[in-house]
Amino acid sequence: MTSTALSTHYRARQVPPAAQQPRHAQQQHASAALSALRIAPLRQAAWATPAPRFQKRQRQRCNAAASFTEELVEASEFGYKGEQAFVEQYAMEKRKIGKGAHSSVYLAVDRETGERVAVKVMPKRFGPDGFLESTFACRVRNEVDISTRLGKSLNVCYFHGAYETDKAVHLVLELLSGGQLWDRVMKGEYGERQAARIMAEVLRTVAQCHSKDVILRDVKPHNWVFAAPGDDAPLKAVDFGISVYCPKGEYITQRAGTRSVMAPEVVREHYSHPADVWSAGIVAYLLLTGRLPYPFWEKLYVTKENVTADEMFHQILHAPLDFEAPPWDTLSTAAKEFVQALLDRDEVQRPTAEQALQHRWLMSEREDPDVPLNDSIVQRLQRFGTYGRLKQLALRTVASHIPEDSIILSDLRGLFLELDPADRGVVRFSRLQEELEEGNFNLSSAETQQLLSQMEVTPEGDITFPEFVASLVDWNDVQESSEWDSLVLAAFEEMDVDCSGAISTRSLELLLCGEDGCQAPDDIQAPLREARLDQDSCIRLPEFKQLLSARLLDPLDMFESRLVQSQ
Ligand SMILES: Nc1ncnc2c1ncn2[C@@H]1O[C@H](COP(=O)(O)OP(=O)(O)OP(=O)(O)O)[C@@H](O)[C@H]1O
Repeated sequence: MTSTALSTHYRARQVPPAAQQPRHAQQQHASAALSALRIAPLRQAAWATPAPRFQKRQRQRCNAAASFTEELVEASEFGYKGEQAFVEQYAMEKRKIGKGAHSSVYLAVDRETGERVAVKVMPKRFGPDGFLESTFACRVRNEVDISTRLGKSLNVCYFHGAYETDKAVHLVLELLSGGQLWDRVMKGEYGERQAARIMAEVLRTVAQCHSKDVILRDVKPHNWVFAAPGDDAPLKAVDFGISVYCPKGEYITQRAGTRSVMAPEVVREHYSHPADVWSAGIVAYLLLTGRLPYPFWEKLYVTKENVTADEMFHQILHAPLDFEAPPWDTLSTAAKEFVQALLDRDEVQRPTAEQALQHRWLMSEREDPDVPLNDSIVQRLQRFGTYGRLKQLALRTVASHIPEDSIILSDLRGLFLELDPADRGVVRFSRLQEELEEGNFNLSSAETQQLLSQMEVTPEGDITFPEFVASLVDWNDVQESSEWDSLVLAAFEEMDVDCSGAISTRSLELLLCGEDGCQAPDDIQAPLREARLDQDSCIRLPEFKQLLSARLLDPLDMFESRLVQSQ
């Protein structure tokens, strides 16, 4: 292992030996069970998005879920980059590597870098009026918006970009070659320790989504795919088609998702973030036992009787959950406690995803919250990545106004100097890349590129100190400092390029895309949507302040550190 500047304060995580659990016979039935219980795609899509005439009512309950669709009323395009841009960048291969209800997934190669990627092709669906069907439009837009933001986390499939032709939308994704979590569950490979690792990764994704007020609504083993075939390969979330934006305190009132993992409050059609935690509890139950916790499991797959949707819903609401039958007698008390906590029918008592991550069963899988700066660089880059483009831009501008000798930056200045021993005032991009690839982090080169791609690099290939600060500093510390208000004002004035007293759309275009302007309309619309800002108007100081003051400090242990274990 190369010893590098970032490894100076390396502290190893101790992982106890894996506890092996017996394979359970009922696992064989599980795949069929989940597929059979899945809501028919058309119905699911209809549930996922309100029909236009209901939009107003739904909007009062959960604003943005409806507003995505409204923007696309009477549209036949999403405003993504066009076919030519796609063909110039990627060479599609004929081989289909996946198929879903709404898409086919193909292999492609990035012509510039040679990197292999997955391209999810979703044929456009039009209504009789010739415009995009609203459920389809909402699904695609949700998936693109959420993937753009959360794809910067190592727990989520990286999203390279969206393109469209007249007939289809092409989503370019990180190629995940290890197969669905579901396939491995079926092989019965999961002992308790492995199940705990998987659950920590699933819950991290859920916590990251909830921190952005996104409810996943489809937490199930089919939606997590391994990056590579090995046992320890990272697990990444895919498919955000029915995820929905819902600020805390608001509720969704339409059922959506897959019945077998559906929370009781989803059945009752009044739910919010805790519903995903219940579904994560069902995933944990499946990983540990190979079956679902309801009696309808037996009826459907042992005695092979018909089970109606109403019966399933009744059991989800009322049936005692089985924590007695084997293999529960051989599982640890901590595992049982963990799953029982997640499967609490009272969603107020149920832990949040963030709290569940602190459970003792996941202790050895948890990242140390007090990791030294050097070791937390991968977590910090992910956290900055999930802030969204507009907020990143604003934070970069704020960072450029923090005095270099500010006490808040003392740790970062030390790290910067380690990477810039000649004291040139900049760090070479390649030096940082080397630190991530050859240091104490377990990252593929594609992941390193993904993490670093969000950093702005000078034409000379350098990273300046303000850029370094923007992506790595604890923004909460800056926000709590006495300089915060003046820093925000200075950044606002700098971003008001045309001195109009507000950040106009033209200023934003210049800042986001440069003099040549944006390549596609969505390049500017998406950051505005991300920040929940009006598409047409400019950003005034109070909105700018609000954008910056919204939650800045997700705990670092919500992100994987990827520190390699001690030898
Ligand atoms: N990035 C990827 N790399 C490799 N395979 C992928 C990738 N994304 C998706 N797949 C494969 O393609 C399948 C379909 O993808 P996905 O679930 O995203 O499509 P979908 O049409 O939204 O599905 P559905 O609506 O049925 O859930 C997945 O089950 C997976 O096997």
